[in-house]
Amino acid sequence: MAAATLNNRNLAKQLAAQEAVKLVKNNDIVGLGTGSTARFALMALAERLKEGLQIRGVPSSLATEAQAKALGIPLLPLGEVAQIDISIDGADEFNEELQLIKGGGGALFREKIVASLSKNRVVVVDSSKKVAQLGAFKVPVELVPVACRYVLDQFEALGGQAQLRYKNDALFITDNQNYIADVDFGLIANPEELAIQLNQIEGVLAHGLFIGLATKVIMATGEGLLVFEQSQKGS
Ligand SMILES: O=C(CO)[C@H](O)[C@H](O)COP(=O)(O)O
Repeated sequence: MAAATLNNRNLAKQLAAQEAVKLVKNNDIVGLGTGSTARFALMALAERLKEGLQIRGVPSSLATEAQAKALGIPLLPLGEVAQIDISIDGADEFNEELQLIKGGGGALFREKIVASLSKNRVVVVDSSKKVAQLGAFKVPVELVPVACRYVLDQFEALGGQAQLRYKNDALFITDNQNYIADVDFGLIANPEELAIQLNQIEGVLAHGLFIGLATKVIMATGEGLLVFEQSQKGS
């Protein structure tokens, strides 16, 4: 994509992604995130491959797999990888504890596996994603269809208002053949506690609260880059 055609927000996403890709080293196994910001990282990685960098990527969705293949990025299947050196992914919200909400693109389960396998988990965002408290963005939850009614009732019991996600007038189906519910819990006072509660619901495959799954957030603003790291307020 030519820089001249990018709006400010996309430029910020691209800047953050390019900065993250500088952290990739030769022979790394790289977790490839999903979404528009992660896609800029794929493009920056493809540029580095042309310069001689050797890596293998692990895609976090079928969409990312297709994009990476089109860019000539060598891939390993997620299910066969024991460890990932560095992953680069976007987020829908993050706070200063580097807790995230992810899953706007519906790839949260595989993104969580990629992040869990990764030694370095780098999140790339524009400044619209930074919040004081998580929860303005509804929490995406991937659920197994046969458990749908039960799971939606459990969200309600936890104080959440859930809506099943639709795309083009049909229920959104994930890469794993499941549904996504977008659950409004209001501003979330205790994300760790809610994450545990959601994990305990039978029929939930994964939820979009990513706790302890980011080591660094690279955020591009109009003024430049801000880097947030674990136990650090920003630099
Ligand atoms: O979690 C995700 C997909 O499931 C994305 O990382 C998240 O939605 C951010 O997307 P974008 O970079 O397009 O704003």
